[in-house]
Amino acid sequence: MMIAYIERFIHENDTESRQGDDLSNICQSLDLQGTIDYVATGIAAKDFGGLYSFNPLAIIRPAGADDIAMAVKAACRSPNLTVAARGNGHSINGQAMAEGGLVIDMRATGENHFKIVTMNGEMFADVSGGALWEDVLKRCVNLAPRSWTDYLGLTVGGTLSNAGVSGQAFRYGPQSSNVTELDVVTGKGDILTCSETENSELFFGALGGLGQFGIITRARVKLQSTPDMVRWIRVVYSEFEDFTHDAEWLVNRPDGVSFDYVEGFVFVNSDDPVNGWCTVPLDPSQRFDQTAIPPTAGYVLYCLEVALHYQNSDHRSAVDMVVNSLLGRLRFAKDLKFQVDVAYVEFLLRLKRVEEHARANGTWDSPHPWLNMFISKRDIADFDRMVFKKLLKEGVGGPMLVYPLLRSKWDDRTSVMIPAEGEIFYIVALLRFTPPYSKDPCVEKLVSQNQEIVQLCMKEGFDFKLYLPHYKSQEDWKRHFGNKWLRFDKNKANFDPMAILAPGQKIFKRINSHS
Ligand SMILES: Cc1cc2nc3c(=O)[nH]c(=O)nc-3n(C[C@H](O)[C@H](O)[C@H](O)COP(=O)(O)OP(=O)(O)OC[C@H]3O[C@@H](n4cnc5c(N)ncnc54)[C@H](O)[C@@H]3O)c2cc1C
Repeated sequence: MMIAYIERFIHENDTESRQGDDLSNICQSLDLQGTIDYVATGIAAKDFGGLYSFNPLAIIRPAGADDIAMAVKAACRSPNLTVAARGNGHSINGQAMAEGGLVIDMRATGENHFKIVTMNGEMFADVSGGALWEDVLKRCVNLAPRSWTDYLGLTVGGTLSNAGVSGQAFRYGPQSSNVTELDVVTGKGDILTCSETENSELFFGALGGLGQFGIITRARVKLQSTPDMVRWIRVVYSEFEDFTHDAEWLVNRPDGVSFDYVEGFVFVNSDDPVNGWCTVPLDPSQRFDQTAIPPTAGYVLYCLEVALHYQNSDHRSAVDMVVNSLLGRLRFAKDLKFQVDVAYVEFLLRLKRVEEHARANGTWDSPHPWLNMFISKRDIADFDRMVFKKLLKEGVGGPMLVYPLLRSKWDDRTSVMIPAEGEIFYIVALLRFTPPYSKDPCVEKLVSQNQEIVQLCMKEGFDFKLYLPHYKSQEDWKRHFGNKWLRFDKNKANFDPMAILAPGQKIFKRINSHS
């Protein structure tokens, strides 16, 4: 089967025939412990975004770093093969694809490496770059990473290559601030261990590095002991100013005197079943009392979502006291408060239920033109006025997250880009779910609405960065990285000089070695 496939390349003219010979030799020289699949490659031509589709030449399911290094070295010997690590394919814009190249299915390595490590009294887990965060949670019994994503069906290497953000990031920083050591296969096929003190350019480059400098095969993740339970609370605001005031007050309070999780979202002030009031209650028994909405409310309302960790042994009244003393300082609409007590693991896996529901109604598999941004505190009120209150006043068909983060918890030495100014910036995530089999050219409209929002931010001179960025020209990428571009470019020259890796990010063009 493999030979038959390769023979398809050996035809027509000399150039193609020579390339076909090259590919044939290269692929046959791979002596993998894992497997290579030239046939069922369709899965790697898809991602969660559903907006792009590029077929690879083959999918490699590696047994470990040696297989990955072998594949990268083979690509280096070829005239133009590229290599993309694929985590769980939860990118939006084809970032984990490699057209005509080799896709490394990192999930095949998900079980590798798992080990709890104690160093200087601190606990860490060594985990595979291909492990899902939900599997890391299951395996770290009584211990858990400190910083999460909202949804845990994402891989360790995939989120570390971006940042990894959720409601704990105000306290611990993104996931990229919560690892101390990585094993990486570079674009030259070298397998290197890196940390703050060893191969530090590679370590900081790879964190938020969009897969450009190497494939993360192992990460050492900081752990904490787990609480048993979580008090999970949502409160509603009619005024953006009150919402941001309270969210910022909470994220600025020291550890021990605030909630353990702070997020927020915008929703539509209507009975719309996808975007409106009913998206706020935490339990089917709770009802959103619309008569409690302040009369000054406009088209959209704001929900602050917080959570407090506690142990089963904690007295209920002590938990109530902490919660009430914090909530007592907030300015939310008094009768619009929802709360539930859930097990910590259930809280972390809360989006599993959303996934099940979306799979059942078909919106999980339909396109997701999502937009994620970081916007400086300086501009967030203007963004609210121009975007949430106007352009998006009818919602996006899914959550519109907005909550504050603290710059001091982000390590400027990593490749992650955040706004230029101030200690506080906001994450804004427009998580659009489109109806299945829609004949409406709705996806294009939503993509162009995203572009309109980005253009507006540029025109207004907002201090912002795209999170999970997607650009098509190197000029745009240079603008994105700003004064970090020179370092990014230098790292590329050092660690992936032929631009083999993560071609789907469209930052660097593969250097064609035979031309
Ligand atoms: C339902 C859903 C919920 C999400 N929730 C959050 C959230 O709460 N917070 C948040 O921060 N993000 C969130 N994301 C975004 C998520 O962080 C990105 O999609 C990220 O890319 C991880 O997905 P993945 O593991 O599937 O990686 P992929 O999409 O497969 O890969 C992403 C990029 O990283 C590269 N890559 C993959 N693995 C490696 C590796 N081991 N080493 C080096 N490079 C690698 C790929 O080549 C690609 O360029 C969410 C996405 C979805 C679809």
